[in-house]
Amino acid sequence: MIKVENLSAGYQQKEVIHQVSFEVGKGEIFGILGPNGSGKSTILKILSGQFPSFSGSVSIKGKPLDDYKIKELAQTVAVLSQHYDISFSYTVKETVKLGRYAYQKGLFPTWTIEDELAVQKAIDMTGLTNLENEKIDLLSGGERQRVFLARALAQEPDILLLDEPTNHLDISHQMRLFDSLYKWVQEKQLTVVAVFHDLNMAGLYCNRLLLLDKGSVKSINEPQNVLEEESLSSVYQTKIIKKQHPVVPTPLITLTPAMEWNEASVFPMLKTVQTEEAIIVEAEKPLKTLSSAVLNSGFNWSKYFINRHVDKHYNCDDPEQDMKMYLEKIGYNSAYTVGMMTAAKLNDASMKRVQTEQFSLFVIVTAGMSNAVDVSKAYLRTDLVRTPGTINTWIFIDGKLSDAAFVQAMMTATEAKVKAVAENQILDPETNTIASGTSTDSLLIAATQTGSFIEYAGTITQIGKAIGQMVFEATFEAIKRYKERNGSI
Ligand SMILES: Nc1ncnc2c1ncn2[C@@H]1O[C@H](COP(=O)(O)OP(=O)(O)OP(=O)(O)O)[C@@H](O)[C@H]1O
Repeated sequence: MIKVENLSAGYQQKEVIHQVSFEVGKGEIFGILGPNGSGKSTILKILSGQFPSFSGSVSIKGKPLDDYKIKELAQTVAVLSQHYDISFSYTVKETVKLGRYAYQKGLFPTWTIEDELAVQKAIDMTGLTNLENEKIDLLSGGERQRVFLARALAQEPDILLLDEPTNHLDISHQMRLFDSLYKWVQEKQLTVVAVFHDLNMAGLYCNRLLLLDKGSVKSINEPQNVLEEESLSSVYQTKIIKKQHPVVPTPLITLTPAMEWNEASVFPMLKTVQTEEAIIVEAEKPLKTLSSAVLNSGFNWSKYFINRHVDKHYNCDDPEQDMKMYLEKIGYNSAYTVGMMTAAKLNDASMKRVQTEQFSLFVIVTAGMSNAVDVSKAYLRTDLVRTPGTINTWIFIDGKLSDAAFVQAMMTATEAKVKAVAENQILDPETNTIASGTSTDSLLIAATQTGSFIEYAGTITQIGKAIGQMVFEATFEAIKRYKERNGSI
């Protein structure tokens, strides 16, 4: 649809675009990224025919851009800029109708049924039906930007060029604008070339991205390839960290402030309070957590850790909400709290500490074994309702863990737990075989993210050995106490 070859361009003899080449296919959303002054808008101005190049070529639908007549180009390419001056008080519909200019013929243009249908369709798709008779100078910035999008779409172009179209919009209007556009692209095979400052919006909506560095192509590829930590950090001259979006398969780009983070070792940072109702650990500063807790599971930053004792008959439709209400009652900020529940007696908890030159480790385990399960035979169970019993394991680490180390720490801890259950000769009451845990076990890894970098936490790494030993000993001890209390020893 668009072919750009060896394009160079600039202002007053100063070249700002150097030998740029790319192609955009029909129905593609193509994003252009780059820091301020890298030449994004200049490329868009060239594509829309508003600005000449020094050398190279641009062709649209196989025809050189220079061969297009003004009206023909207006029927093919529409432009949506960041903002428009509004000097007349047009209504929404009147403004959208201006998009049909390229289709008007002769001195006394007529309004055809095609024109009307194109305008109505653009108004519908951009969600402006209720506003079509409003004056546009009375609309909010976001609504107005949708009107200009509708005007561009009413033009029924093959190609839409967008120069930071969501610049002044709040997040909901940004999403709505791109959602409407996305629908249009799907339905009409529209081709979109858009300039973005927001790398995440670009990642969410574009099929491919072009990253510009001082007027030259740094990379052209799919978002997962272009939104790379190293090239973005070098082009934008700032520390950029790439994660993955939690819901859709696109990258998520995050920034890190230059300030130094906390430095303390894990022990002085933690205050532990134990009552019959809850074990609470308070950290001075948020710790990075990975857990299967009732509240704030997955990765999180948390300052408070609560293992709440509930009655063995506890039954609640929404334990997460119930946990939030409980935290509010006892005065903890639920956004910063990892919350677990157990019917086990908290007095039976086992706590272990270890300190090495590289890291310090603090482990707490509570264990109730009334619902022990042999994972390898669980498929044989009929799963009768039982009293809740669970093993909750918390591991606090003073160290800077990679994501892989978080996951490996969970694996290492789980293996140690299974071994402790087995060595205690705990039986799955249904299959009568040695159990591996209970059906509702929960695990937390919490790290200060300061001090030594810990890349791996598998079973024979330094940290893995410590986790294995501490979790085994703590789980063994907690189960032993449970057995003593229940008279099985
Ligand atoms: N009218 C002009 N006259 C002279 N130089 C210009 C003109 N417009 C842009 N430039 C220069 O061309 C270079 C590229 O500008 P351009 O606007 O294309 O960058 P951009 O990537 O869109 O920047 P931004 O992110 O700030 O919008 C910059 O160095 C800019 O100063």
